[in-house]
Amino acid sequence: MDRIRIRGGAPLTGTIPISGAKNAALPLMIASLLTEETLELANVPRLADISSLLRIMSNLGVDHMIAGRRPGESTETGQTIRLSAKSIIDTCAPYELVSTMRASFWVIAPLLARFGHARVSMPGGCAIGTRPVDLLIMALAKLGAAIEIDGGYVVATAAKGLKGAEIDFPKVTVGGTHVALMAATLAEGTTVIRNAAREPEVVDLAECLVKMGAKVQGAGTSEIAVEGVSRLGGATHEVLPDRIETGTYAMAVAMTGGDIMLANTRPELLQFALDVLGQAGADVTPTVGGIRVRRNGNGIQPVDVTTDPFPGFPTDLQAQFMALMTRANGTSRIRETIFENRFMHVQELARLGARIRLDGDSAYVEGVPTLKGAPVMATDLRASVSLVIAGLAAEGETTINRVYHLDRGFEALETKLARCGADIERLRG
Ligand SMILES: CC(=O)N[C@H]1[C@@H](OP(=O)(O)OP(=O)(O)OC[C@H]2O[C@@H](n3ccc(=O)[nH]c3=O)[C@H](O)[C@@H]2O)O[C@H](CO)[C@@H](O)[C@@H]1O
Ligand SMILES: C=C(OP(=O)(O)O)C(=O)O
Repeated sequence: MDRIRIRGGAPLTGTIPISGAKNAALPLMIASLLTEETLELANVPRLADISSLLRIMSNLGVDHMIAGRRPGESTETGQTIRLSAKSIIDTCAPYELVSTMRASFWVIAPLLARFGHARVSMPGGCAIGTRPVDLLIMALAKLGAAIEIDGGYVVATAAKGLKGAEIDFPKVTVGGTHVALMAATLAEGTTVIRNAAREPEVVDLAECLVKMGAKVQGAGTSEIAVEGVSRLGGATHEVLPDRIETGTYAMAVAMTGGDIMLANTRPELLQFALDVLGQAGADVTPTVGGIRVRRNGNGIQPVDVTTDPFPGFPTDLQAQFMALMTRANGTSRIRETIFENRFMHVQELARLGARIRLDGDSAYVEGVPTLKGAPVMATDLRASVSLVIAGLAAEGETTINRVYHLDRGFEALETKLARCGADIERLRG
């Protein structure tokens, strides 16, 4: 199993190209199941989760073609994938494939909407809480699907097609919104989704669906209206920049000091988190086509944060921010309100000398003047990268085991950081 070795202490200086967003690319790829025409997606990141989803889609009968890299083209920028769901051979997504990642469950929506039937295993994904799918099932049932749970599978049927409905989510759910949105595009009549997720990835999906011929209004607000159409066509779409990757590298430079240009990204995708970084002492400046982040050497200030759905502070940046706060000049409180078990990084950060006390949904982080390198274990995607951030600032050597978690969501992580001066390498095997 691969490991990552970091020798901490070097500031980060240079440019980091931000990849396309994993959490946008996944639902966009799934949306290709809604049409028999070709969906071409550009800026798709090269990640384990993308390969896993391609396996699931191939199993359903989706043809895909990955456009070849042109000579001289960077290995860290995304790929273009053409997906054709013209010849679907199966509407079942099996346990062995779906259990590896959460988003794969969402294939249930386009399969049901287009073919009237889907049988999809309950999902997997990061172990950060119980993560039920009751709200996704509720949305499909509202649209007229009959739902049965059979041997760990959700079996959804709508022999006469889906019907537009009013879907009120009792809590904000990104996956629930993606599922309701995709299913509603082919339902008969109008669907209104209330308390919808406002995440940029939902907007990206809606924009692509509109290019495919869907009638969607209000994406990016908490009420989305969809007028169903009888068929959707092909489209070409570029995946939006990864705001979590952007925030992660911004926090890394706030931690190590230095001066970094984050290229191909946009501040409005993570304004809340950037404002918090500003309060912590980083100098964050929007530039043409990116964001410049510097730290002036005056130390890191403690800032209290609470995770919230967009536009609040993202739960997917909570672990990285906690790593930063381990070196702050004082104590900060970090409250996690989205997932009940998303503090797995705490015990690993403690190995590096961090002082963190857990109390219910909150972590109290008492900043220390130095962290010391140690062997640590990645437990989930964002927790793993928080250990990278801590390792970059720790004295001596940090080795991170179970790097496959990182490979799910960070494209060319060690290459991007090494090019900016970090002493980081992947140990294979
Ligand atoms: C692939 C992808 O895009 N994953 C993201 C997505 O996950 P995902 O779509 O799984 O997260 P949700 O927004 O659905 O989850 C939010 C909360 O709702 C709960 N819930 C959700 C569905 C449901 O049927 N019942 C229920 O109770 C969850 O347990 C959680 O407490 O949004 C999360 C919240 O921003 C991010 O951390 C994940 O990175
Ligand atoms: C939690 C995440 O992914 P997933 O929903 O696939 O587990 C994530 O991207 O941080």
